[in-house]
Amino acid sequence: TCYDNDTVTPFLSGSGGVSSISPLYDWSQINDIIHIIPRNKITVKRMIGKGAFGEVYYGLLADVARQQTPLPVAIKMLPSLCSEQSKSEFFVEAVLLSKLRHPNIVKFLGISVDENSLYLLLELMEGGDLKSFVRECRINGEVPSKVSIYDLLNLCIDVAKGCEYLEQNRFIHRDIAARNCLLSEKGPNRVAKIADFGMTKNVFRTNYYRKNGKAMVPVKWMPPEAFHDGVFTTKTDVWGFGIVLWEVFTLGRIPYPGKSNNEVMTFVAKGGRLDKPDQCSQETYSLMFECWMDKPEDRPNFRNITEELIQIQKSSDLSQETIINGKSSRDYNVTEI
Ligand SMILES: C[C@@H](Oc1cc(-c2cccc(S(C)(=O)=O)c2)cnc1N)c1cc(F)ccc1N1NC=CN1
Repeated sequence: TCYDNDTVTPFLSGSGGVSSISPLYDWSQINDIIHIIPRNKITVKRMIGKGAFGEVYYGLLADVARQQTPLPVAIKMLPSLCSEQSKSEFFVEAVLLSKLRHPNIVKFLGISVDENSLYLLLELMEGGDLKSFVRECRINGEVPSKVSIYDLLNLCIDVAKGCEYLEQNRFIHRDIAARNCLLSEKGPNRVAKIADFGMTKNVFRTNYYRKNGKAMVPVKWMPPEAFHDGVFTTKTDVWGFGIVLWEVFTLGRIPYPGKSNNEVMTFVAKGGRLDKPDQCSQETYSLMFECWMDKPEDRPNFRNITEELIQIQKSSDLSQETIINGKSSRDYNVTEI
């Protein structure tokens, strides 16, 4: 993640990998930048999930703003036996997150450090991740789709606004994908937010993309100039956002079905692109297609994208329901959308 100069500034080495100068702070200043939370205020409840970087738990944070009821939180845990690099990345992520304040960016609450583990506390997004949510919306027999086209566009507008904020503040996320977006709730008042910057940076810095590697790397969300030359700009995130649009309108399909990462690189480099999802309008498809223009400068910026999505949403009235495999949720004679 590239960010402004007063934080650590990674630079791209020739190989396309990123080697960054080690943070020049003496970490004792960290308290001014990041809220340090006493460990005894935190109650860990249950594991939410595991990632390459560590584990994530659901927990409770006591005494927030003199509230009686504790605040539900998500806790990213780093075991202390991890490498110095992981520790440094943990703090770099915390410094970065502490600078971001936007309704469509997951709130960072602070860190908690003790002799055997590092905690990074985030607001708990009870709707889980966006990819799982849209997959759950598929009409699978008895359970009809519970979202309308209008709702899907709302989710995309939320993510676009979060990306617009990053663009304005010269942050590059580098891993905009439906799996990295979260929902405040599953209900109709759901708000989508961008999250998990650390994973991007952590994984990216450990040579995120390995051309001949075996590890699963999300080539499918990257533009040619990123997977070929390791060049990342805000237009990298625009490409990734186009893929998020496709993921949302296919209700969570994996991009380029059946193609390996290497096949996708060849296919995309030759101008191949994803097809229009069945239930997405021509104008929504034109927008995602523009996000995949070969030349980064030909792609729209996030301000254009947000405005365009809001225009499209105005014309898609509430009645338009999600149609999967030619069946409308109306076929199940339900009125809910
Ligand atoms: C770090 C973690 O953050 C969170 C996850 C969930 C969350 C994610 C999934 C399910 C549930 S839930 C509804 O079962 O509480 C809550 C809720 N709030 C978070 N702040 C996260 C951020 C992302 F952007 C994407 C995935 C995850 N993780 N990490 C481990 C699992 N997901």
